[in-house]
Amino acid sequence: MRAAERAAMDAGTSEWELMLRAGEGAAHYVHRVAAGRGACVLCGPGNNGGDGYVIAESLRRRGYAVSVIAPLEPATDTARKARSEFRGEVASDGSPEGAVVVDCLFGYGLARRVEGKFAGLLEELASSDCFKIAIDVPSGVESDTGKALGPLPDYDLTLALGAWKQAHFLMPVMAAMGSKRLVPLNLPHAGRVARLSARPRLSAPPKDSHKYRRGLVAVVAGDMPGAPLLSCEAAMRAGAGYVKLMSDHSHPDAPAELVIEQADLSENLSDERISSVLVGPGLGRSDEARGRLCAALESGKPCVVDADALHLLDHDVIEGVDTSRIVVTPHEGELAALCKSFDVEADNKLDRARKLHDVTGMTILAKGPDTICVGEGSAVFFDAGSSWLSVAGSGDVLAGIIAARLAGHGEPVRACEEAVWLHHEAARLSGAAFTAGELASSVNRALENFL
Ligand SMILES: NC(=O)C1=CN([C@@H]2O[C@H](COP(=O)(O)OP(=O)(O)OC[C@H]3O[C@@H](n4cnc5c(N)ncnc54)[C@H](OP(=O)(O)O)[C@@H]3O)[C@@H](O)[C@H]2O)[C@@H](O)CC1
Ligand SMILES: Nc1ncnc2c1ncn2[C@@H]1O[C@H](COP(=O)(O)OP(=O)(O)O)[C@@H](O)[C@H]1O
Ligand SMILES: [K+]
Repeated sequence: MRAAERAAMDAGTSEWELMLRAGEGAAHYVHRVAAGRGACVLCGPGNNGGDGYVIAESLRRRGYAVSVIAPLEPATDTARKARSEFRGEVASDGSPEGAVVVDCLFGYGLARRVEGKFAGLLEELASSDCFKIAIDVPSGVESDTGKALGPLPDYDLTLALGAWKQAHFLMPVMAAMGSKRLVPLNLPHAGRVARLSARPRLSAPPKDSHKYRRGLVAVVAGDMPGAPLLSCEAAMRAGAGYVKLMSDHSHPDAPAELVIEQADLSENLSDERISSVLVGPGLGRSDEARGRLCAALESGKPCVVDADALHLLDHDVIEGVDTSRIVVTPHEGELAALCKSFDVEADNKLDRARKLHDVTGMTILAKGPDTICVGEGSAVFFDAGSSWLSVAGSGDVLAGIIAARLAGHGEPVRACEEAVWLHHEAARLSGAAFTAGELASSVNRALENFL
């Protein structure tokens, strides 16, 4: 963001002009929700506070009764200019009052814990029943990591300025932001470290398609039969032409269309027509399970590694394997286990996923309410999915969808993005308190909505 702003300024746009765009753009939203009711703006000492004075002046000109509370005087030239342009009263103390409160205490410049008067204001805001708007990011939050550095009220609306910051898609703050809107600043593109996943457009099989061209997914089963069956069901409904379960057990509950192959796993996986392999759900963690994981990886096919298999992965297991074809799908606990196995240390989810990708070359889909994908190219964030996805087996469904998408085109990051969207859409269609089986059986209806 700083680089983008610098590039805009090098190209002749002043910081003041950028602040005016930001403040006026945000004021437009504030006006729409305040609709003439009283507003209070909390201003910090930096340029986030500067935005606040611009918003306050814009509302004042529209005829609002605006109060401004600023515990400290502005500390930057541009914020001082914004302060001097505001024609209303500024108080250094007081409580946030009014139907709408606009929080401009800190933006991406927050560098340490919020304390004293600032923390007091955020606490008062948290307990107030006003409509709460955060400008750029909620003020008690580190904008690159989403880490809380101070009180975090539940906002009704967060207005990101110029571009999304990473915190907009990371827990815990993501859940406290209310609706999110982007105020455009028309900044020049200045490199990109992360992006928000765009809704994918999927297509029906071409006219001359056949089952193998749509993709043959091999799901490697282990000791527990239920989980891989969920993955198979999801893979069939996510567009794969053919799904085979590689298992040494009998599966009386398996659907008729699922082909089960027993005996030599390595030999079965050497079938050239197999276009992706999924290993992990229900695999177990025994030596035998480890052997099955190695067979899956040694097949050289694009591979999705999930669940139990994530506890078996280490440097030895991936030695000599083309890791650019592997997708791992850890939840928080599995991510911690992977980091331990690969000697990765980082104090937040995004950095853990990034470092794990750097060390191993694998594509990392770090799951949870704030799912992140790190693979080739920039990190990818997603809008939140239904919280009903927090049900046992939901990850098995996701893994099956990824395997199906991977079988279709072989691109790990693209497969993860498509799968997360399908998973979220299947959850939306399934309503409340669905089972993982119901989720899996909604995947084809979800797919239809992306055609
Ligand atoms: N640049 C641009 O072109 C544009 C930027 N824009 C806006 O600027 C925002 C970024 O502004 P910013 O960089 O001035 O930082 P900001 O978030 O206001 O805070 C820094 C100030 O807070 C202070 N401070 C920090 N932590 C503290 C603590 N715990 N407790 C107390 N104080 C603390 C810190 O003091 P210091 O650390 O220097 O002692 C400094 O004074 C951005 O989010 C967007 O809203 C838009 O207008 C578009 C154009
Ligand atoms: N609160 C939540 N909001 C949105 N998605 C969630 C939430 N909790 C879990 N999920 C999603 O549900 C899935 C759960 O996967 P996982 O933890 O592996 O479950 P399981 O091992 O039981 O299948 C993941 O895709 C995760 O992103
Ligand atoms: K803020």
